[in-house]
Amino acid sequence: MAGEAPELSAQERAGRPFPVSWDQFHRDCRALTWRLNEVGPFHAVIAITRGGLVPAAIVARELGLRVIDTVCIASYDHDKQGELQVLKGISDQAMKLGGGTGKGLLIVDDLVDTGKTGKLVREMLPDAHFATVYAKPKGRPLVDTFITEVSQDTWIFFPWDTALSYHPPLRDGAA
Ligand SMILES: O=P(O)(O)OC[C@H]1O[C@H](OP(=O)(O)OP(=O)(O)O)[C@H](O)[C@@H]1O
Ligand SMILES: O=c1[nH]c(=O)c2nc[nH]c2[nH]1
Ligand SMILES: [Mg+2]
Repeated sequence: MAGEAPELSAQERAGRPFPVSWDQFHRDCRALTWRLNEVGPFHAVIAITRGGLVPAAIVARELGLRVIDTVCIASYDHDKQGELQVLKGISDQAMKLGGGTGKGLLIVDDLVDTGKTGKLVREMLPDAHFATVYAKPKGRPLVDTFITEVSQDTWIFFPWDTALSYHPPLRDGAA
């Protein structure tokens, strides 16, 4: 409607950028694994795609786990959150490994923000252990293990979503 302010994306609302390099992400995933090693053993990893695929590979490698399943959920179109869509559920085989409730299964995602995605997967696997690399305060209560908490007004930029580019000097008005 004319005169109405344009809707801000989640990223615009967040405002504060938190860029993460591949090196930093790898280090944070390893740190997460140190913690998870105290909690396991786990039968299998359930990666929440797509962001959970990268940490799931690193965590599974470190924990010596070879069974990895996915739950495929779309929520953000780039940086706007819409209705959650479950595009693929957890396989029957993985469900069986978790005794139907997720006991002994490790759910992995890159982050929790509002917690909507995590809540949905927790409902599917109430007894699973839920780990993320990063957590914002709203989603944090849903997570069993995470490494770094960032404020709710932060937008995390992952290395697979970004590329190196020119940044103007501060004196030319760069933020
Ligand atoms: O706590 P929430 O507010 O639900 O947000 C967290 C979810 O959002 C992102 O996924 P996204 O839906 O962008 O899909 P992607 O993993 O395929 O990038 C991220 O990877 C988490 O899964
Ligand atoms: O790349 C991302 N960074 C974030 O901070 C975020 N929050 C939800 N979904 C997200 N995706
Ligand atoms: Mg995701």
